[in-house]
Amino acid sequence: MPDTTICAVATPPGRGGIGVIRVSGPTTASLIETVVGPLPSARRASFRRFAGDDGVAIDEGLVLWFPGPHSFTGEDVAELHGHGGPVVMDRLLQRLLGLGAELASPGEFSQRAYSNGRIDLTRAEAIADLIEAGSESAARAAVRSLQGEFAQTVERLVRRLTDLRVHLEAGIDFADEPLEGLALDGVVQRIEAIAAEVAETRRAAGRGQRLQEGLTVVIAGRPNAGKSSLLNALAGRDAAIVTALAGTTRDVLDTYLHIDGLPLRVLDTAGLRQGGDVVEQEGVRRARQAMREADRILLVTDDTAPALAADDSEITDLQAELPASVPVTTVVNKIDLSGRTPGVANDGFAVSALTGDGMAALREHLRASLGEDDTEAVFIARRRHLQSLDAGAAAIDEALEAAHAGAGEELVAESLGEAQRALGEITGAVTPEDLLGRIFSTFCIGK
Ligand SMILES: Nc1nc2c(c(=O)[nH]1)N(C=O)[C@@H](CNc1ccc(C(=O)N[C@@H](CCC(=O)O)C(=O)O)cc1)CN2
Ligand SMILES: Nc1nc2c(ncn2[C@@H]2O[C@H](COP(=O)(O)OP(=O)(O)OP(=O)(O)O)[C@@H](O)[C@H]2O)c(=O)[nH]1
Ligand SMILES: [Mg+2]
Repeated sequence: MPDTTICAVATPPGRGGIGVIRVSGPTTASLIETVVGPLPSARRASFRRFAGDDGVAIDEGLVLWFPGPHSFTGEDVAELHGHGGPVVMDRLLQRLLGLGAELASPGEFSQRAYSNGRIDLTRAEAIADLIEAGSESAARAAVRSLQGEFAQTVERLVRRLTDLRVHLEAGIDFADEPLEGLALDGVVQRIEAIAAEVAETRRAAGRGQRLQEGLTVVIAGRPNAGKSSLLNALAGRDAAIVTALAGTTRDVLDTYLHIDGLPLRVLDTAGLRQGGDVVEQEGVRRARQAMREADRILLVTDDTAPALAADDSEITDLQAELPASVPVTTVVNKIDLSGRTPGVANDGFAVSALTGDGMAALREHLRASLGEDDTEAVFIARRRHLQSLDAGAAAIDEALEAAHAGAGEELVAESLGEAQRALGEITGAVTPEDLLGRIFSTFCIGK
């Protein structure tokens, strides 16, 4: 346990009704007594004078005292709730520093909570993610992780892997005493079930990570369909160059915008066609690349364009261009010219990027399809979680291959152990003693 006492202003900088200073560490009690007088009762708000070193009040306010281990960090913690002005907060902080406290580094309270076993890594990260959340969906997902849903899912997977290893390693260590139920096909089924759950967790975590970082929408379609005009209509400003010439956009243009608080990264791309000069062909290659990495594609068609001859070598087959794994919303554009009614139609969303007709319905559709659907199953997640889940899945695949190939239990168990370590990194929990303990508790060694 660290022997320093840390302090920091916990409320944002600037002026506010109330400003909170947090203190944590072994000398908290004596610091607080010096500033506010006799220790207040635990976990109850008390109104006190906050005295400076000259005995003159710096402020008056509420003090909270949380004796360890029943505190956020597990250490002795106190909070001073004063008036939220920068000068008052700074004077209170200086007072505590003068009494020997140290300025907390970023995340140090949460880090101490983690090292004292108060929260696991996913919860510590969820605190930061909740504070950073840029949309209601991201905030909802972060709270679910904060309440331990992600950690519990991962812990359940680690437990199942451990059980299976116990089963297999018992076969190794006690080889002269053959056990029932070690038939490898039973093992294969159990590995397959775990693999399916890892894949499901990976999907939920992947969605959560995209919610946090902002989803990517790619605007694609034929040249001149009005893709750049659609981007400008969504962004509400002239982000992209629009001209009457087909082949205007060549680079991929990256724009960040919000739809009802949902953060989106919208990419405008070059019109898909064969031919054109080298620059345009490179643009088309980049457009295809962007489409593969999208969370959703907005496929823009021109409602005034005549049906295209299928054998026109300039024209690529749009449907065949679409990556199968990415959902597509078709946007029928230029309805101010074709005279079609704006809004939802059989073949997509009918809009005019020029007049804005139908855009409200399209925005609502984007918000609904990217934000609020299946959020029940979403955990806020970070790249490192996804990497661990991928590493876990790869090791489980290896175990499965080894089991299928009739390899020894040892090899299968080794891959499962690797998967367990990879997943254990997510919560920061796995220790080899854990596994040993379980082996010895399920099998009597003297038998
Ligand atoms: N004023 C204040 N508000 C806050 C926090 C804080 O530290 N201070 N939090 C900081 O992130 C969050 C709440 N999280 C917290 C989690 C645990 C404990 C805590 O003291 N737990 C003890 C005692 C529980 C009890 O009183 O029964 C425990 O679990 O043993 C406090 C805050 C959000 N709001
Ligand atoms: N009347 C009308 N014209 C539109 C609409 N949307 C786009 N246009 C026009 O269509 C032409 C092409 O628009 P862009 O937005 O540059 O089309 P694009 O799909 O980005 O074209 P490329 O970048 O060349 O692939 C421009 O002259 C626009 O003013 C619309 O809704 N109605
Ligand atoms: Mg364009």
